[in-house]
Formats: sequence, C-alpha cells, structure tokens
Amino acid sequence: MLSQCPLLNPPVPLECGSHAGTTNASTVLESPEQPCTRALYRLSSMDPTLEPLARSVREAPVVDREGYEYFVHGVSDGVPPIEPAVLEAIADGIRQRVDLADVDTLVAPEAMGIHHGTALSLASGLPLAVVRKRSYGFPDEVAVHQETSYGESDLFLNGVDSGDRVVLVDDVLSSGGTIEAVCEALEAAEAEIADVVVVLRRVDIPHEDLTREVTSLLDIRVRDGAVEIVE
Ligand SMILES: Nc1ncnc2[nH]cnc12
Repeated sequence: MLSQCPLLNPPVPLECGSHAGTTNASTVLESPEQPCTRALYRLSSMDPTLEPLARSVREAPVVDREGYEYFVHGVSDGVPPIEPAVLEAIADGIRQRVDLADVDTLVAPEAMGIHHGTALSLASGLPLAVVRKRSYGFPDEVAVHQETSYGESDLFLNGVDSGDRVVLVDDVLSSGGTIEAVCEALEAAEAEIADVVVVLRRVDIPHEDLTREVTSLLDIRVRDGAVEIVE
C-alpha cells in the first residue's frame, strides 16, 4: 500500500493540477486509495537508511568562521554529541554504496574522519589507519600538506603498505583539500584507492582541488543560515 511505503517520508499532498509525473528529484504518484480525488503524493528520493542522519543535519546551526559559513554537527565537529543511530546509519549507508569485499584497510584523516572510520570498521571488520597531524618518524611515513576552506596543516600517513587496497573515509567534502592531500599520500605509499567516501558533500563550494570521484551519503548546501539537503 502506498500509504505504508517507507519511502514516503512523510507523504506530502500536492495540488491536483500539478499531476506532472515528476517534479525535480521527487516522483509524483497518484494514490491508489483515492483515485477519484486524484490525491497526489511526493515520493522522497531519500534513502530511508539515512533518515536519522538527514534529520539531524537539517537541524545543524550555521556559524560564521572568518567569512566561511560553517555548520556545526556531530558528523563534522563531534558537537553536539552524535547519536549512535546516526553513526549506525552512516556505517550502513557506506556499506550499501561502497564495495568493501577486497579492501585491506580503511583510512580516515584526523580528526573528524575518525568516528566515521571507526563506525565502519566495527560494522565491516576492517582495520582502520588514521592519518595524523603529527609525525612518528617511521621510515615509511608519508608527509603531505593539506589546505582546507578554513585552515591548513601537515598530514602524516603510516600503516598503509604498497599494494594495499584502501577506502578513504571522511566527514565533509568542501573544497576537497583534505581528500586530495590524503590521496596524494596514499599514492606515494603505492596503495590502491578503491573508493573515497564522505558523509556530507557541500555542493555550494567549488571542489577546485579535486581530481577524483567521491561517493557521498548526502549532498548539502548552506542557504540563509541553514543546511539544506539536495535530493
Ligand atoms: N562543519 C563544516 N561546515 C562547513 N564546511 C565544512 N567543511 C568541513 N567541515 C565543515
């Protein structure tokens, strides 16, 4: 029954005159229960697995960080606290989108890739290497420089060997500076990058430095001081 479909979240009645088949990313369906009244419903394209994440993202406050619109969320800041259901949704969402079958190691940059890498490690049984902002001085350590929309630092990769198949996990893709720097380090270590996945991708910021495909769970933009999900 249409009314019980988990994808209808929630069903949104539309104007009868707008029976157009599709509107933007949403599909318009006629209710089988009320064919005479032509009650129409919007079918959300949101993956139900990601609903706990989407709900919390829409509530994130946006602050000004030296002219940069920065949203504050457990995914990207650990503040406010991130609910276990959201971490679970992230791990499940990644496993649905990324083939982890032949992957040796998950790689996540500190600080805000760590909790997503950890959730995915627990869900998949794969080990996690954290890219640190401090050097350990190990002989095979790879150092790279990272520039983001709001800062810069050096990054140090350890624990990934030549020929390892890796999946890179991070919180947000904005300018692409962190992702590009970590990929550069992985290539220097002669690892095979099977996939790059982020929880949130900002579509309102040009990914100038990005030279590779990135899988995202949700695409977002910041508008009028609020986070919008782009479906
Ligand atoms: N919290 C955040 N808000 C906006 N852009 C970001 N890029 C990375 N983290 C971000």
